[in-house]
Amino acid sequence: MTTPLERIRPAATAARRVRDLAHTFDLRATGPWGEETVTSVASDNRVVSIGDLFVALPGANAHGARFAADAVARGATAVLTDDAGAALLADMTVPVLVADDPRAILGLVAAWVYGSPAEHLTTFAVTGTNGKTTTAYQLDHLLRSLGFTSGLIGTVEMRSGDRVLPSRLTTPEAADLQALLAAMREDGVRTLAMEVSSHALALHRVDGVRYGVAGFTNLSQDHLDFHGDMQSYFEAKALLFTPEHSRRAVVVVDDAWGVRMADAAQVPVATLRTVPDGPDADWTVSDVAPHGTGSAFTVTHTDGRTLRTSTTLPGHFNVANAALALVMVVEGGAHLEDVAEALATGGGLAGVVPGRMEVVGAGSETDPRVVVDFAHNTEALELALGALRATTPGRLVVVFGATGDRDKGKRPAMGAAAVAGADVVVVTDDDPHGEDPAAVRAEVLAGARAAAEREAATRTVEVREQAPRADAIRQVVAEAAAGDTVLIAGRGHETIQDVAGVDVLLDDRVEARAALNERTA
Ligand SMILES: CC(=O)N[C@H]1[C@@H](OP(=O)(O)OP(=O)(O)OC[C@H]2O[C@@H](n3ccc(=O)[nH]c3=O)[C@H](O)[C@@H]2O)O[C@H](CO)[C@@H](O)[C@@H]1O[C@H](C)C(=O)N[C@@H](C)C(=O)N[C@H](CCC(=O)O)C(=O)O
Ligand SMILES: Nc1ncnc2c1ncn2[C@@H]1O[C@H](COP(=O)(O)OP(=O)(O)OP(=O)(O)O)[C@@H](O)[C@H]1O
Repeated sequence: MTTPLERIRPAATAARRVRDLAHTFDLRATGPWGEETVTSVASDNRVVSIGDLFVALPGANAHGARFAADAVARGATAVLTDDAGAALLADMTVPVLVADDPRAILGLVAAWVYGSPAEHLTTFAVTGTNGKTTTAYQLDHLLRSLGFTSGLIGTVEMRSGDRVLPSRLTTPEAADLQALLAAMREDGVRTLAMEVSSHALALHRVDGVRYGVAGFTNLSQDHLDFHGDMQSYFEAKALLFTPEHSRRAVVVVDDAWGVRMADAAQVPVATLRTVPDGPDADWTVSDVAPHGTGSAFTVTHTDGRTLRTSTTLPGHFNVANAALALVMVVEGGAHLEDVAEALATGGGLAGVVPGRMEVVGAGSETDPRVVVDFAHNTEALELALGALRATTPGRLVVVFGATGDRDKGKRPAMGAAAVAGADVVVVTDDDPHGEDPAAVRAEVLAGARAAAEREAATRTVEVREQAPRADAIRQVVAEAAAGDTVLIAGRGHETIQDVAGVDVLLDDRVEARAALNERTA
């Protein structure tokens, strides 16, 4: 999805001398040299304002130095780049500072310019393949229930006080992140719940932030186009659990990667087990029972502290997300009694998470239940279907696709997972990006059809292909019966589909609601 390049920045910051910046970070300097100052930092010319340090980074598509002249025209008062960038800059009217690897110091530089804003907040970071957004929203909900003005940064949105913007990345680029943290300080925000992606850790986006508590959800195959293999993916995530990035950690040890993460962590760790069988842990979840649309559960520490509460979100994985949020807040210093009181008043962990197991139609005597979820990898799809199967008396129908230009290895596996979990599998498009959508569908379908054939002796699963996505959603919802559940998976809260560089307006929830209204009509 493409979202406008906008950012939340502080209204006022102190001026920092370029000379001091060069000295602090041991930067080489060229160009005019006087008493110039910077008040803020940007790494994209399109968001530069007066007084910015423009950091021109080398990239896969372009060198940021190509945009330095425009940045200066917009008011940048200094440029920081590498040797290759400096070679592209001629006749600059502002100081040009040079570092060997400007991306590696950008977070620290931006934190320096803004006066280390993260140090003025109580910060919670969540990483893992699945569950980051949900856990961050549960953290946000809990922190607000405790009376804090809480900021939020993640895949869906960025929020500082009353200022809210849709997100372009899960974790913003370093300069944008530090500007946002400085804005939070200005807006009187006290606590922060934030998602940290493996890309962000590998690309130094969160350098300069040391989180109070870092949480780990789980690890499964995803993003191998970027990381190469699971070990490198794991190592990128593990960077969050080093003293540079966190003070303490809460690690879910339900899977083997969690156990490894708890071992690898270089900060004090509290472990959390949310499944009945598994390794010993400091905190365990027990007595999970259906409760409204979600589950009630008990969290207990080995020292005897215990709390029973509930989440409104369906599926066991949402018990894990809610328990992780709760334990992170307690490990961050909140008293369990205060948390219990806040949860009792607020009806448990009742935070709505846009596009995550979001019930668009609850189902009725005439209509199917329709749920929109962000599951876009094999494990998430399995779990989402598993969670809905338990409460579906009729057929379970899934509509989904795989993303173009991303981790191709997961496509057949996602097809197979859909067949294992559903009765009707409709393969459609996700974000094709630059790839031929039909070719992406074919890879998912190959996995789905092979799995359906393997299962043919014991059960019949209908597998079909339909595109574009809006048509697939409309038809599936029109065809489904009362008692059925339709899961529309993969795009969650997203509202723009990237088809060959063209932004197509598409919101699964809007399409599903329209299809339900058409049934009624
Ligand atoms: C691998 C990766 O993350 N790349 C990011 C990186 O790209 P890049 O270094 O190749 O940059 P580039 O496009 O060549 O541009 C070079 C420099 O020139 C600047 N520029 C570029 C064009 C222009 O007109 N003006 C300008 O100033 C850019 O801001 C950049 O600093 O810097 C760009 C500018 O910020 C990002 O848009 C781009 O994210 C790409 C689009 C992306 O898709 N990233 C995804 C994979 C990502 O980071 N995902 C994770 C979440 C994953 C998950 O868990 O689901 C995330 O945290 O969002
Ligand atoms: N703890 C969990 N374990 C496994 N699957 C989960 C978990 N939590 C959520 N999911 C599934 O993964 C999907 C994505 O959830 P969520 O957006 O919270 O994760 P995320 O880590 O932020 O994902 P992404 O990095 O892709 O933005 C959900 O829609 C749900 O299907």
